[in-house]
Amino acid sequence: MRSLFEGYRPTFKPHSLGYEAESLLLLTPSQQMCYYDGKLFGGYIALLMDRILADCCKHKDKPAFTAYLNTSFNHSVPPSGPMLLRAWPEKVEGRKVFLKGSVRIPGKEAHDWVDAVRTDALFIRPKP
Ligand SMILES: CCCCCCCCCCCC(=O)SCCNC(=O)CCNC(=O)[C@H](O)C(C)(C)COP(=O)(O)OP(=O)(O)OC[C@H]1O[C@@H](n2cnc3c(N)ncnc32)[C@H](O)[C@@H]1OP(=O)(O)O
Repeated sequence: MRSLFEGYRPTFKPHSLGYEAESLLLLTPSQQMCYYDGKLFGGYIALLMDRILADCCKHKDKPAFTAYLNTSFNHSVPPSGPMLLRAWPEKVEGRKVFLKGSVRIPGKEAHDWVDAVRTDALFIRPKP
């Protein structure tokens, strides 16, 4: 399990609804899982998103469980390039935390980043 998250070191910033999280990641060769050459396996991307969204909920708070994780793959993620994972809360209703997340990859222009993957998620905190 540890190797799946090698290099994953999220940082947290206060947000009006909790905390937002981000982690810049450069995958090791063993993490560069592809079914099609040059395109990082989407299931692995969803795993990374689930992790950063869960960490975003749990930071200085109770844990929360994934109720749904809706992931849109807009562009392929190159396995050997940098990727920026991001997660932030959108709405909190009682135990329900609605979050958004994205995976950004370098764009065509220098210093330009594009959203390759976007996630809408619901996490639910346990009953008191
Ligand atoms: C190699 C290792 C790597 C490890 C990789 C590391 C990744 C870290 C990821 C960690 C996170 C997880 O994996 S967690 C594990 C995966 N997820 C799970 O196992 C969750 C399975 N589901 C459940 O246990 C349950 O359904 C819960 C806890 C999510 C909710 O149950 P509950 O607490 O009884 O709440 P319940 O009363 O049903 O619902 C509360 C409110 O939420 C709404 N609600 C509930 N579910 C949904 C839903 N899917 N979509 C919309 N709304 C929902 C209800 O309508 C209700 O709204 P209202 O009427 O109040 O308005």
